[in-house]
Amino acid sequence: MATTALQVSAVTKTFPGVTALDEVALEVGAGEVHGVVGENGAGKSTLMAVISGALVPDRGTVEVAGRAMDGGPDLARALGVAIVRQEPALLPDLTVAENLYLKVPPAHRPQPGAMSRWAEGCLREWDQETRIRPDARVSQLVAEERFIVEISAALSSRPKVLILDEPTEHLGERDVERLFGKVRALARQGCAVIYISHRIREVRAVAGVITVLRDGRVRGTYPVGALSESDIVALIIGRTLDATFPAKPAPAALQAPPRLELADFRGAGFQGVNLRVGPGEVVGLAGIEGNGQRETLRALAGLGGSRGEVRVDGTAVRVHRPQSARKHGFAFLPGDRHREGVLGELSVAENIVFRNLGSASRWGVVSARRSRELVAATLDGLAVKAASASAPIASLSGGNQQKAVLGSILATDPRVLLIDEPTQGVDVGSKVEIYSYLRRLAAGTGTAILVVSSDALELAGLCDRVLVFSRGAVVAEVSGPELTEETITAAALTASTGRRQAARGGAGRLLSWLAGDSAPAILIAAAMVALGVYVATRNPMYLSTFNISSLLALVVPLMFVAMAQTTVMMVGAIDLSVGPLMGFLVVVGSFFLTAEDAQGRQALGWILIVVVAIAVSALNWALVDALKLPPLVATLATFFALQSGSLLLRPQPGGVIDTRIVTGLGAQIGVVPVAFLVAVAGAVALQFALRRSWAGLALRAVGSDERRAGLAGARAAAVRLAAFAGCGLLTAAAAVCLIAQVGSGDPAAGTTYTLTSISAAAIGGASIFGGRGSFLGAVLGALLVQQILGAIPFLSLSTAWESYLVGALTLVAVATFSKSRQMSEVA
Ligand SMILES: Nc1ncnc2c1ncn2[C@@H]1O[C@H](COP(=O)(O)OP(=O)(O)OP(=O)(O)O)[C@@H](O)[C@H]1O
Repeated sequence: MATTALQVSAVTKTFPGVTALDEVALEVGAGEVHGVVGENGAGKSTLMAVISGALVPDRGTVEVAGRAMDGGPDLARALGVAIVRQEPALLPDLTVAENLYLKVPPAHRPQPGAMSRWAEGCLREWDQETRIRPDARVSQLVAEERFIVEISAALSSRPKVLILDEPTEHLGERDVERLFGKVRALARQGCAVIYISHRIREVRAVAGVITVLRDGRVRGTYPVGALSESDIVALIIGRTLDATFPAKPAPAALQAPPRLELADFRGAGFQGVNLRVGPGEVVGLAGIEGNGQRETLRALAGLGGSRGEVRVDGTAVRVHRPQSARKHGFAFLPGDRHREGVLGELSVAENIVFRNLGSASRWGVVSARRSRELVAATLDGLAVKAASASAPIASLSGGNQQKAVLGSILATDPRVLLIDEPTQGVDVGSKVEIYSYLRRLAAGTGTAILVVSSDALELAGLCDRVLVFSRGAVVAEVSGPELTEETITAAALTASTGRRQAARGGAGRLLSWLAGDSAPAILIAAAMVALGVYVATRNPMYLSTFNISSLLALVVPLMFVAMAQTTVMMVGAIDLSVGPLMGFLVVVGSFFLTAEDAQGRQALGWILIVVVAIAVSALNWALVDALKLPPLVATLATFFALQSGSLLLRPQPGGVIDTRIVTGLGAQIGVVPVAFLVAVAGAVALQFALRRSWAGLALRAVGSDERRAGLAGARAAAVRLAAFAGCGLLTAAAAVCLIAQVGSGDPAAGTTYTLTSISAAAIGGASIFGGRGSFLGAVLGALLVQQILGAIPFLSLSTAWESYLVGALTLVAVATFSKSRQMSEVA
């Protein structure tokens, strides 16, 4: 054997109620492709998590190139371990380029400025004609593209040990071939590859050795050449299988009036689909990925708009929304299990009951007995392996999650069943059970079944007929003896010259632009010009030098505090205490910055302002990170504490600030206040750091998905501490500018800034869910808010309009950006 690249010795890992790995040993040589196979829940992904440092074993050791792996994911990455997970660990709010950058080890990262070109190179190394853009946001990618990004990241890491955990479940045939080519090339260069898949043919094609896991234990390691496909199946499930696919009914049995009819059915990505599916018939929709088959299925499920005629049992129905599709008897199993299938926070039982509220309820109330029976029947029906029905569904192995979701959908007793990738991640034994279950359902209840699958063998074995799509239209129909894997693949390949770009109309492009990072700034600028022109036509004094100069001076504290708020919003928090902190700092300053105070005392005042701001931020962080309080609650407590503190120190405004300080801070160049220029320069610098530095990336990564950011090397608690500290410092800057404006220790000076800072940050594009934001957007948002406040007197409106207009604008901004993001993600 070649030199050992990876040595796993006696590894044991338990979860509550489950021994996932039991004394597992595995040795992989440099240059070896080692298949790991086993039933769902056998422990494969857990073993890979241990090898890649994401999980610490209870006992046992892992050595990479002779070095003990005891330092978590960072050490694993540094030792050359790269992993492609069952669900790519990408950060949805970051771009493809930023994700690739974060995922490769620091030694292989380019200069941040060259990130986009480097990422383009990585993607082109995978496919010269790739359509994945480095600047696309990951949340806008379909599952197949997310896998390609994850695989490209692993390949670009120049790994010494490469782990591929079911990498091909979402890949088309060409990409599978491409992957195999890369794996073989890497192995030739001495990389050890672990390949996990339930597609035994693939494992046989690419691996030289296989290890079989069952119930967390190694059942044996064998040279692949010595085993046939059925030998491997027998080793995995502990018995032989007579047949993979159930018998199909004779065509005569399918002559009944159609259950589902489509006439000129069309929508984004498909057109002119005419189809009749009889009761109990199973029809496959095939084609190279992106040719309209999946879009047709999803449109029938009410996802994405559609037109044309849809009839169920002869009655015309509309399926414009998921709810209406469900009402007419359609049930849909989504292909993207992680995003659309499992409700990850809920238990296995809740996932099942939620989809079947009707049958689990009595008189509108969920019945415990009915729920129990429903859950038991669903789990038994597909032999789902779970520690208990009340376990979170996310703790199940991938294949068991798939079976639980499929079971919950089958329990809805549908008239038309729409299934996207019925057996993704499911082991060989369970596949056979699912196929026969579907056939029994079709024969027993007459359910019409439409199936999309990237596995042509599955379509050929399971379906009565298969329609082949190309460029959004049905170009061939295969049935009877002609229905084989080869004919489906040949029909798809000869009809399509390539994959179709998912059709995006004008509305799709607009949504995608609105969801991008530049939209807020451009929309705000447009709104400011429009408002300026409108007010100026009503009152020419609005454009006077004096007015412009005072607007620019007044807005500076809001600009700084909006940037402060953006910093914490980026990590998924909101800081309610910024306003009272500004007021408190003004009060503190008023004891040290008066004309009577000596210079030394004034210097102490400035230092105190910074120290207090940092101390308050550290307190907020400790409440959030150490005491695990939600940020809103933690900062609300600080809000009241600071406000009381200000009132205790200065029950009445007092302490007149030294005029030299007021004049110094109010200095102008022409009509423009110097403080304004400093704020703009600060925003530009911070924006640059946000986009071009590791710190900026880490900030957005932690806000986007803390766990995945951790896998990429970011320490969430430290990043949040930095965010709160940054927020404190920027709030201190805002307070300093405010001191110059109010000129005395007014305890109520800052209170209004809490809400206006949130408005300005949100208008500037910061997401209340974290992961996104822009410092330039925040200062522009602040300018727009201040412009509105300043315009009210010129329009002779009452001050109540301040609240109406800023409130409405915030609502419109948040709704536009979040809705467009949501919709462009689904598109
Ligand atoms: N975080 C967790 N909490 C509780 N149980 C877990 C957790 N992760 C895994 N398990 C359990 O450990 C066992 C092994 O799971 P694992 O995901 O390793 O299986 P697998 O072989 O990868 O299966 P599949 O082929 O379905 O992906 C399963 O019973 C699973 O429910």
